[in-house]
Amino acid sequence: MQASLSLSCASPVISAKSNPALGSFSKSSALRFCGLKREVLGFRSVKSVGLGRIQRSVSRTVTAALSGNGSASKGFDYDLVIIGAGVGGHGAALHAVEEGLKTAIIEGDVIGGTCVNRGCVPSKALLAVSGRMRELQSEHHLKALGLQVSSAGYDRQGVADHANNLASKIRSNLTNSLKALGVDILNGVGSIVGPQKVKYGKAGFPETEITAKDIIIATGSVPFVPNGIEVDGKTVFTSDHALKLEWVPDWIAIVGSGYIGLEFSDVYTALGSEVTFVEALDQLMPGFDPEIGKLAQRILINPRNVDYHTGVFAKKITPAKDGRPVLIELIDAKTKEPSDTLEVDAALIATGRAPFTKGLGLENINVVTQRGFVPIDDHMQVLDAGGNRVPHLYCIGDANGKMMLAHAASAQGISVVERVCGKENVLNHLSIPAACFTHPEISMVGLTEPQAREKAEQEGFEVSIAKTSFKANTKALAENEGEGLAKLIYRPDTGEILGVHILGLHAADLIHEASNAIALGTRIQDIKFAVHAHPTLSEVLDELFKSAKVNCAVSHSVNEPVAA
Ligand SMILES: Cc1cc2nc3c(=O)[nH]c(=O)nc-3n(C[C@H](O)[C@H](O)[C@H](O)COP(=O)(O)OP(=O)(O)OC[C@H]3O[C@@H](n4cnc5c(N)ncnc54)[C@H](O)[C@@H]3O)c2cc1C
Ligand SMILES: NC(=O)c1ccc[n+]([C@@H]2O[C@H](COP(=O)([O-])OP(=O)(O)OC[C@H]3O[C@@H](n4cnc5c(N)ncnc54)[C@H](O)[C@@H]3O)[C@@H](O)[C@H]2O)c1
Repeated sequence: MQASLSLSCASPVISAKSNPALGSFSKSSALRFCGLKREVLGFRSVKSVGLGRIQRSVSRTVTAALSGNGSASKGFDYDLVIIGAGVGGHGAALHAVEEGLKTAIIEGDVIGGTCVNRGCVPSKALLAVSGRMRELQSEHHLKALGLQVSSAGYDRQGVADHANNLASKIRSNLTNSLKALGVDILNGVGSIVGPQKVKYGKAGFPETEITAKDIIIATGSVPFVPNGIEVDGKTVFTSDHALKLEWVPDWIAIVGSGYIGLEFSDVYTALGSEVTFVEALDQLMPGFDPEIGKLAQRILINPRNVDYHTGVFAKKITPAKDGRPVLIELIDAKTKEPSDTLEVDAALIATGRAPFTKGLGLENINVVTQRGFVPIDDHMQVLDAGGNRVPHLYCIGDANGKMMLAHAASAQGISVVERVCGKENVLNHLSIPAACFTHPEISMVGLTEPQAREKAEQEGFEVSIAKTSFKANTKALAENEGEGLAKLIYRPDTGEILGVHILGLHAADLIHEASNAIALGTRIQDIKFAVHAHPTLSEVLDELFKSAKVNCAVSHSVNEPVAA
């Protein structure tokens, strides 16, 4: 029990082990003490918080024995009510209880939302399989390592079960962590009745009205399907269906080459499908840094069983029926003239996500959504139709559309709770990393090169670029995975890191050295003196920072002795 407290405090100074006095603290005061000490010790307020919270939730159930859902502020049922128990709502709820707020979370479906049930978690289980399949199928790769494997195969239902079981396990971890902390889980669909007032209930049952000092909307998103596309869930489907892996089509068209399209292309090609991308913009992976996108095309697209049509819209898609294949009618994205017709076995629609904000009662507080997204300010506080802040109302995660990533939703939730508790906190979204879990992976933080150059022109500064290759890295070569690149975009006059983009083995893990540096304001002239273990992939970033040419004086606090 005590060990868990020291884990959540993350400071040796105040670990329960080294401070037996903590044993006599009340549950919530011990956790408040934890928060207080963080500030006393000079930790910055939370700028980016990882989704490790989900993984840590099991240990938190132990920690929870020390905590409790406090009593509400006078005149309210709760200090905080969160609508939606996805990863955003979950992250906010855990932090709120840590801060001593009496907290309730309303969920209309199952705990965990998109990420746990229909997103990050099951997709990463499928990608874990595709990575291994890819490796076992690559004769060239195995031979280079001196390995002999007769043949690689898979059991589709076994792979599907792996994804489903993982989602169930993480869902139950999340649910247990909320219960153990004493968060009130209110089942039903929630909506806003008026200022600081929410109602919830299940269809056919009377609704319950509750009051809360502060309210967070965390209702997430659903797949966006453009007009003209008929989804039958069998031959034309979204990621919601694809994650169940009910079958593996011989030929599948993937409409949209963003995160979902790319990750599923990795899965399907490893399992033997032929993939055809349909992308509206002129190049594949238009959201990535263009140089990384080009390299990704060379590594992830060209050598695989993948072809593509760019600059075209899927205007009409008709599911397979009566022995006829799926029919995809393409039009030129600019001229809108018909350009081609595809006949395939299946189509995955991966054209983005739409906010899930209908029926939330926003009209009761004069809030008008923008394409369904809830308008917010820098503190995730909701703005009304006149652009004014709505007191005590916040929106986090996919529903505000600022950054549709699980860890961003969670970090926004924590940031809001900090504000609600009276602590100044602005989440630096440019420090939030993103990753695409293909093989090899792609990761990024901050600006792309064109974005950085545009900003530089507006603000009048120079931009420099540094690059390192995985080919020069011992660990990557030992793994026979030397294909990859890391790219640093920075200001040579100040050493500020503007963006880092990585394509290569374990890029999703490597990015955090850069994202933490941005979050903490660390400059290149400082981080380049940090020492990395040899031989590790992290030396790719070490080389990257060392190869940058910064023109300002060294201020390497990193090597200064730390006062005892
Ligand atoms: C296939 C796929 C893979 C992904 N992979 C990754 C990844 O690897 N990494 C990553 O960072 N992100 C990934 N994402 C994105 C990530 O899933 C989302 O950014 C994240 O789930 C958003 O969290 P949220 O809490 O805002 O919303 P959600 O997770 O969507 O949760 C919202 C919750 O609110 C509930 N709800 C909605 N309305 C109401 C209401 N009125 N009353 C009560 N409850 C309500 C819903 O039932 C749901 O449980 C992926 C998404 C998809 C689709
Ligand atoms: N690893 C991860 O972090 C991860 C994985 C999956 C999803 N996600 C999140 O889920 C969200 C949705 O992912 P996504 O891949 O669906 O969206 P996306 O926005 O990443 O990509 C959608 C793509 O579809 C194209 N498109 C849109 N309409 C089209 C049409 N009619 N015809 C052809 N092309 C069209 C767009 O140009 C774009 O390239 C993303 O915001 C992402 O942040 C994250």
